[in-house]
Amino acid sequence: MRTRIKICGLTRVEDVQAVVDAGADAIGFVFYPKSPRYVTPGQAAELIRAVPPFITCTGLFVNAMPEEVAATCKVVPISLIQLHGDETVEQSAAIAAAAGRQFMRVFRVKPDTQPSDLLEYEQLCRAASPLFTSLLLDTYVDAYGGAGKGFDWSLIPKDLAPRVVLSGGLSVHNATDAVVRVRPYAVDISSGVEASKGIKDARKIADFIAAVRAGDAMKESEAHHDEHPTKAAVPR
Ligand SMILES: O=C(O)c1ccccc1NCC(=O)[C@H](O)[C@H](O)COP(=O)(O)O
Repeated sequence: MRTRIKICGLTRVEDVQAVVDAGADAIGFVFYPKSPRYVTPGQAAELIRAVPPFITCTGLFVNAMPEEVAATCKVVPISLIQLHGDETVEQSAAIAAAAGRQFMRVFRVKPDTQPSDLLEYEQLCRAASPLFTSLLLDTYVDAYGGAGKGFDWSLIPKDLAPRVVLSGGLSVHNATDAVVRVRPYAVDISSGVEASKGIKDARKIADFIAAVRAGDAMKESEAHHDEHPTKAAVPR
């Protein structure tokens, strides 16, 4: 299964074009005013005009009121919302219902997070709303996200990994390893493909996507080997 790729924090049409040209599956617009990647709903609506079909446009919110998210979704044709703040599971469900959109719920991983915490949280989200799609696992930082900081991937349960979006401090340097070791449904990145905050770098985007694809190729090769192990040499 090909690892899906989301590039987050786009602010310029040339960066949208670079992400589309590089073959990403999703793009993210940050509607959190304190972020250096913040765009207004009007700006995002203009940027989305450069997005062809079959690419998921995601709107990212931090502790926004349901009516604010709903109003943004009326102006910007985003198909998925990402709730990245301190919203409770119930508040997340209410926001998604008000917006009439599916949502990714972010779990911000702390040093003392346990594997069971992730499994239990996913179950809570799934029980709370039919609009829940997946957890996005990011590193707990004061700025809520977009900090370029990673977390310990070994705490991600193997049976959860195929349903999560892995985020937090990814780059061309660790993308292949992340895909092969964690085997997430998708990866998400912001800082690691930037020239500066909010300004993406087309070469870094292309190199990151190539590194993810290299990880996919290694997974395929391992799966093939497992299906067709080389016959052990029979001693003569
Ligand atoms: O990108 C931001 O500025 C941001 C601000 C506040 C909350 C979330 C934010 N980004 C959310 C994302 O989905 C980022 O891609 C994710 O946090 C990973 O960022 P990075 O570690 O820089 O790749």
